[in-house]
Amino acid sequence: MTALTQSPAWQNLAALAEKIKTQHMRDMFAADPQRANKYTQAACGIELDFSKNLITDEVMSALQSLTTDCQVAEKRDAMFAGEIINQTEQRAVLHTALRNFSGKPVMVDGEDVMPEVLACQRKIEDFVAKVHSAELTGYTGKPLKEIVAIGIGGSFLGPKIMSEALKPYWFKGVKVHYVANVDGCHIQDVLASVDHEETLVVMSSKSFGTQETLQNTLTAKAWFLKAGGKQEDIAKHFIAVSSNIKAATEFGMAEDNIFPMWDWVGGRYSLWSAIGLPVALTIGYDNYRALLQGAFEMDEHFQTAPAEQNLPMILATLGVWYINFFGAQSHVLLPYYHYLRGFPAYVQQLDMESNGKRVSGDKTVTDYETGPVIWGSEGTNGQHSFHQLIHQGTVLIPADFMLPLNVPNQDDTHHAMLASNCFGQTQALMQGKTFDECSADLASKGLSDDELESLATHKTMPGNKPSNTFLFDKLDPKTLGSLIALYEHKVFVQGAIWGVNSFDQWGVELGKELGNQVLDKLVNTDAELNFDTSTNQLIAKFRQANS
Ligand SMILES: O=P(O)(O)OC[C@H]1O[C@](O)(CO)[C@@H](O)[C@@H]1O
Repeated sequence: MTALTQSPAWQNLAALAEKIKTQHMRDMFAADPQRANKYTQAACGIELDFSKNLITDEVMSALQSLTTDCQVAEKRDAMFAGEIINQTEQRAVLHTALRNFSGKPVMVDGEDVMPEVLACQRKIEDFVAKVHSAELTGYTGKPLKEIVAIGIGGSFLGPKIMSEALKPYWFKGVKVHYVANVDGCHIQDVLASVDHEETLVVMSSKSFGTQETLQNTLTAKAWFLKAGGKQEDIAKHFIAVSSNIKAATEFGMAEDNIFPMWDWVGGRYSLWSAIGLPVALTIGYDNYRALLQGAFEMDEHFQTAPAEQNLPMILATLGVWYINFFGAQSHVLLPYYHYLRGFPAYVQQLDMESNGKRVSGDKTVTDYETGPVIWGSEGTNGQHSFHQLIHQGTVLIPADFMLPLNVPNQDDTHHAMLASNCFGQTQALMQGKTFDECSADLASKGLSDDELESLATHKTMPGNKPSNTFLFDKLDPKTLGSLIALYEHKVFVQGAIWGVNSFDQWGVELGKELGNQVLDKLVNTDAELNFDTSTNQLIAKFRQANS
């Protein structure tokens, strides 16, 4: 056994889990009229009702003891202080510096990084103002109305969902198109829909070495030149966000049009850096700043709120509760807000790339589960498909429901229906429907005893399924910033409890390496095939189809 699973806090939680498995949330609500109030906490415009969880005060306090034993607060402070917490890559982890409005320095290797961060923010502000006012134009003098943002992973998912979620705040006259996949269909579709004279390509790649992003940018460049642009016009239409300035200038970007990134910002945490430039172009700099401000406020909350009120700590420990003591293997995110539909895909990378790990500390292989599968989609669509399994299937899937109470320009009837579905789902998951309730329903419809028993068995729903409900007054830029930072910190706390390095991604790197070796064999069709027989066979079939 590892030190974690042997620890008194862990053992205590294991015993509490066995005890609580014999109880039902319905009874917990009936026994305590204050339950909803007691298990609701709010911060930064986000209210979290976590009362529909399999918890008691004893459980919550045991979960807090686990965070104390795992030194979560100390690890958090080390992150904010710029210590090298990403041990396998020997890097500090300081996306929080990118939204640091405290006026205090943030030191990395003895140097304050804030002057550089603020200079980059001023550069973004200036650039956005110039594009929006048409002071910067394309090579024929037309305003730059179409932004084609090329990036993948963290250089794509975060900015994309920020732009999507903030549709009510879009700057009129500019449209952003995000492209990630190396599948040529996507970039071709986007390029076919825009006028090259009005297009600004923002190439976002921290490394400037990611295959998909490089290839899509090359395709866009070829398209631009074919459409009439000249090599010397490239600088007006192509800019980059990268920490690899040398590679970006070699590609043809003007040095002035390269926005910096730093080693101490991980890809999936980079949306707060200039990787967010397409977002600033979509919503304007003031709204973009409000996003950063919202994240900063969540950082402050995470660092200062007591554990029992600390939203990231609460969310993270509830996750650990179900993963490690109830065998939950996935967690579903259900935004009841169309513009937030991309949020599950964003959290998927954040959580699964961060905590999809199996080694704790130096080199101990864990004997406990770590990061869950994250999935989900917008409500109410999922209700007519996968919710069935959450209600009556045999696996436990904790759920996060989220709903803005006000939506700009929303039809009241639609919004009330949306909210009623959201609340009704959490209620149904919690209370279920007993065999007796189902029987009574069926008896009132005149079914015989035999028919009734069989059908009532099928219709019985155990309930006792955990969910969190997030409410926001409205999903404005500041609240969105806080929401994203909340999930970042949740992932951090879970990683700290499990003792994994949440900031590397060696599995992803292996995929890139092997993909490149295979590409070599696809392109050099005479090259000997020396992989396993299955891979060799697949490559041979591709070669044959494309010969
Ligand atoms: O910004 P880059 O260097 O192109 O990397 C893109 C993405 O690739 C990854 O390294 C993994 O594929 C992510 O962490 C990152 O967000």
